[in-house]
Amino acid sequence: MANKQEKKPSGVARLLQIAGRRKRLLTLSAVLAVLHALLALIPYVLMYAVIRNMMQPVTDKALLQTWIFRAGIAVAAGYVLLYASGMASHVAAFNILYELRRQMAEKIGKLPLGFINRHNSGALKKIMADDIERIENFLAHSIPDFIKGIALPVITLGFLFVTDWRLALVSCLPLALLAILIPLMFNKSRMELLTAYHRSIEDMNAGIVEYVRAMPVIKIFGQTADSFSKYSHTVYNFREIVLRWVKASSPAFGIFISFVSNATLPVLALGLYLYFSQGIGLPVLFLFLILGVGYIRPLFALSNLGSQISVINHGIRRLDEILFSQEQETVGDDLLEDDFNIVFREVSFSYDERSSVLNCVNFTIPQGAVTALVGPSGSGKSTVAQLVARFWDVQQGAVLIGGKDIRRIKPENLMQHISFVFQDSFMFQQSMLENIRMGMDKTDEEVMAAAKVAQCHEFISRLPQGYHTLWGGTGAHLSGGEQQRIQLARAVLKDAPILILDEATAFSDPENEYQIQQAFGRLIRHKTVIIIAHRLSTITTSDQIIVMDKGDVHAAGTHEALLKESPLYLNMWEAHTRAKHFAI
Ligand SMILES: Nc1ncnc2c1ncn2[C@@H]1O[C@H](COP(=O)(O)OP(=O)(O)OP(=O)(O)O)[C@@H](O)[C@H]1O
Repeated sequence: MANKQEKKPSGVARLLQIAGRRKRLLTLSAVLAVLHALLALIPYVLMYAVIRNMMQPVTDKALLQTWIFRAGIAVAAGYVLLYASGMASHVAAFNILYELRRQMAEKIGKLPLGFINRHNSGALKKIMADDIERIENFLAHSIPDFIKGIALPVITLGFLFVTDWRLALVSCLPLALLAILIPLMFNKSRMELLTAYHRSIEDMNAGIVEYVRAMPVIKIFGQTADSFSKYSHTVYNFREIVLRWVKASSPAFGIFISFVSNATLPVLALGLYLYFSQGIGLPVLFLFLILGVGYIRPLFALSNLGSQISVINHGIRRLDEILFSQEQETVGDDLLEDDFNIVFREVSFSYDERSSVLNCVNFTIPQGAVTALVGPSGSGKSTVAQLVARFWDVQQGAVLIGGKDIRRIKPENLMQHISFVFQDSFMFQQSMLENIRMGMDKTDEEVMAAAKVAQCHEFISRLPQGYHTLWGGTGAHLSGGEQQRIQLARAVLKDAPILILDEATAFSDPENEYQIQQAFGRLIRHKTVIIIAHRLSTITTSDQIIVMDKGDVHAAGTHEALLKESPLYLNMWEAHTRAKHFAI
């Protein structure tokens, strides 16, 4: 039925769904692990037969040799199967991991920026790196271990029951104890504690990352790790939760461990009794003293099954939050190739749908002209610029390019027509060449020509490997102004008809600013340009200046007209010129 809510699988069931066709490899790994368990028992069975044979009045030496040889073969084959099981689970796990990371990266690329804004980069990194890594650990190690942990005891106990059911029953005592203790150890409140434990690890990780990132500020203000409350609080919280967990689980765990350490005693007592009173053979007694206790060890692999599954459930839930998020529409029209007039029609916008950032603003950014956005900090300039590139969708009104609502334009087509030079320079750990090319289909010569226009050529040529020098890490480091010129070179290379420059001279000293202005002059020719600049002297020649204030358009016009008509602009201009003189 169409209206019937389909129940989505969660946790391990969802993990197996994600595994898709790799499920077969995982099944193979499980089957091999069971076969390994079977083979692991064979040497003991053969040794049991050898001892029985040796206790006969006449020993068959040839038969003994054959059994010992077979036991050796079983051990070797067991190791081969163990290796093959591990290989199958690892190949499956790493392929699933690769697929998941690929899907996640692709998905994040299709999500509106608002999504990234709600999740900080640390949290996204944790999901894409750490949570996925835990899935690898679970698939490649835990699943084969759990299967062995069940198969080995089951097969061993089966054999022991066939040999002597009375001793086998006594050998089952640790299992019976486990059956009583497990529900006690993993009841609802313990599971909640376990979830709190995992959450506290996440919080502590985030606290540590923030502490390390904030180190320069912490040092300047003479702070210590204790006074950095987010860090100290998360570490304290982690300690409290671990203590609660240890206090809650140690009695049951202690009982189990002390019983298991003495598990030989009941088997020995009954074995000796049966040996003297019922005449069971010594080989049977030896067999139970070894296997009747030895089967318990693999069971320990199951002891953290609960916590492993809770970790996986948590990770899968977070992955699915991303994988099932609403993507930006990819359908729509293409932009007209000859009309790049931008119109804000009664646009209202808020990042959090509570506090308004733009209040029903109307203005036009004419094609082929330079429009500067100015205004006090927080007045909404960068927001306007980002709305043009549809980093966000407006809540009311519309942003139109060439008369078309940009929500009706294919996002990739919109992006092809816009270059954006950001306040922050995003550099990649790649060569300078690739940092400028940004995957565009351009030749090295075209990249270098763009670098020359953007005034980058000179400083790149001075680097040890020129354009092939890697950025960051052990490679080259560039000043803020140089990085911004790299951004300009990208924009020159892209040659899009709409150009948005957000605080492009933010990092500039006079020399850098001069260089950037030179680059601008060439870059903005014949384009529809939006410039956001705090240094008003850089935009006085703009065709239009829009003065923003508290999310409204306060005034619009040329520099000269605004000096006469807009008291706010006049104030800003006077403050700017005063600051310039002060600087001198
Ligand atoms: N990603 C965001 N999420 C939530 N609020 C935001 C976001 N970006 C900006 N804001 C808020 O929106 C308002 C307008 O910010 P915007 O960056 O557009 O102003 P601006 O005029 O460019 O400021 P500045 O000159 O300081 O860069 C501010 O109150 C700011 O705190």
